[in-house]
Amino acid sequence: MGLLVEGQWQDKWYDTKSTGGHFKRSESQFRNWVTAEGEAGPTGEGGFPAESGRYHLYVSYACPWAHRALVMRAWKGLEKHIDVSVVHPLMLEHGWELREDFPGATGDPLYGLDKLYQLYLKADGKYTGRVTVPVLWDKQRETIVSNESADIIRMFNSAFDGVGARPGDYYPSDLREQIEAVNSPVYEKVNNGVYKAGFATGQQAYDEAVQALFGTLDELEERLGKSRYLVGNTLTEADLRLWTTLVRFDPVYVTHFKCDRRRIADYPNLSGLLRELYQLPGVAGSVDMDHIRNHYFRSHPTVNPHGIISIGPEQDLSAAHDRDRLGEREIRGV
Ligand SMILES: N[C@@H](CCC(=O)N[C@@H](CS)C(=O)NCC(=O)O)C(=O)O
Repeated sequence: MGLLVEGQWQDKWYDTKSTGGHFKRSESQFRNWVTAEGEAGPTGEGGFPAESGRYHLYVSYACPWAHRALVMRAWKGLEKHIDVSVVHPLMLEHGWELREDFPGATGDPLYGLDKLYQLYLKADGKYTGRVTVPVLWDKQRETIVSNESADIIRMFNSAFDGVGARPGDYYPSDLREQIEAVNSPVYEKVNNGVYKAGFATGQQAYDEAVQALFGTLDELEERLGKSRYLVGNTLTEADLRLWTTLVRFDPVYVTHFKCDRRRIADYPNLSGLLRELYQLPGVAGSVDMDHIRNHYFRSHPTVNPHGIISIGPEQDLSAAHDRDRLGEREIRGV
């Protein structure tokens, strides 16, 4: 774990001293957008037109933010247009590494780099900041388009429609307000909430995070008892953004991050959504529990000093879900 300062790698753990024991995730810095014609997007610069084979995605199978991008890539049928490199599951003193010595880890077929920070330096030799996944890389301009998953899934959702993406709009304009309204607590209290609980270095910081987390899960459970998805019966990015945390919850967060008031298995509706999305085409193949469990249990020595991987729960994500009882699935534009 570390970061780049003016282009130099420094091995440092998250600073929670200056924030009273609270874990704060930093803002992503590369915020350009791939768009249909290369026009500028909501942030950053233009010049990144959608083209088959031009962009490359660096992910970790362990990381919930990278996982969003992988699933949206599958939903939109972008596998043949955007290739993927997968980092090694352990993130230690060199940060994410492009090693091949773990099943599923690909190394770096593009440049043969062995650390992800070297890719950041290729984009900006004086970069200061964290070296995170996912990274959307432009092979033509040899730079990072974006390292913000929330933006990357929106690019995948629509920018490639003219170059052969599968139909389906998971961020339809008339639902955006409702999607944002649910994304916000899901991000703060659930996706990031588990990290705030797990990386807290003070009792109060932990208590606040874990209470907000379970309060929000209780609300989401109730909401999913009334509608099939988070926004009515339409499958949207909001469901995907919640799902990448749900799939890691019982196997990791319950024990490793001390999120142990309830398991997802104790919530019938959240469990149903977890299984339903897992069973959608292309999704199960994006879930690599060995990467997930090895990453968390072995990459956080301050949380789990001996790196012992817990035995884990029995879980059958292929078991029937009962979400059909709430109405038919709607996907916009299909
Ligand atoms: N806002 C970013 C966050 C990505 C993120 O924090 N990824 C984690 C892995 S789950 C990471 O690479 N952390 C490395 C670090 O913080 O040094 C996004 O959603 O893309």
